[in-house]
Amino acid sequence: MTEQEQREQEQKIQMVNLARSFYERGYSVGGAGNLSVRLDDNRILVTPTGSSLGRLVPERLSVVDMQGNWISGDKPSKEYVFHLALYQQNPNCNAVVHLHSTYLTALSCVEGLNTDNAIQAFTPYYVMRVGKLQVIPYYRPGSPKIAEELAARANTGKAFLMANHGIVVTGSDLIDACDNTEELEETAKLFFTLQHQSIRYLSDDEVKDLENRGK
Ligand SMILES: O=C(CO)COP(=O)(O)O
Ligand SMILES: [Zn+2]
Repeated sequence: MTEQEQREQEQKIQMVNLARSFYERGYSVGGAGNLSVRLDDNRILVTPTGSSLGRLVPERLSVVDMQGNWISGDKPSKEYVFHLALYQQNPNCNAVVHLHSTYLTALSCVEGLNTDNAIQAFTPYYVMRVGKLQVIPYYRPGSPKIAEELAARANTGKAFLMANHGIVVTGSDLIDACDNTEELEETAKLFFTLQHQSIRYLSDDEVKDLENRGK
C-alpha cells in the first residue's frame, strides 16, 4: 500500500467512526445527513446516498472528483454538489458536515431569523469555533440551488443554516468540522433552553477579543 493509500484508508476509517459517534449520540437519525472530506489529488470522500451515519462501511464510502464525477464506492450523497461547491470556492475548507440535528433543525424552522447571523453570541466557544450562523433559503434536499447559495458564501463563514432543513458546517479537517458542529448544536440547545430568560449577550468588544484569539 502506498503512503497515499494508507492515509486514505485512515481517512475512511475516521469518517466511519465520527459518523457512528454522531448517530449513537442522537445527532442523526435514519438516513439523514452526510459528511465529506478532501482527499489528495482533487478528490472528495463522501458518504453514500441513503446511508445511515451509524452503519457506514469504509470500502463503500463514495469518492468523487472536483468536477463531480463518481470515481468509486457506492453512489454519493445527493448533496455532494453543495459539498463540492464549498471545496471549490474555499481552499481552506477540508471537510463538510451536514446534519438534521434536533436543535439546529428546530432553529431552521423559526420564522424571521436574522439571515446574517441566526444566533447572536452569548458564549465564547460559539465565537471561537463558529463565529456566526448565516441562513440560506429553503430548497428541496438535493437541489442545485443549495450549491449556488453556499458557493456565494463559502468564504464568509463556517456554518450555514438551511431553512426548514438542517445545518452545514465546514472545518480544516473532519474532526474540526465535527467539533464545530457539536459546539453549534449545543449553542442552539442553550438558545432554546434560555428562550424565556433575558440573555446577557457578549458585547461587541468581548466578541472581538475572542475573534483575535482563535480556539
Ligand atoms: O440529508 C440528506 C439530504 O439533505 C440525506 O441525503 P443523502 O442520503 O443523499 O446523503
Ligand atoms: Zn439534509
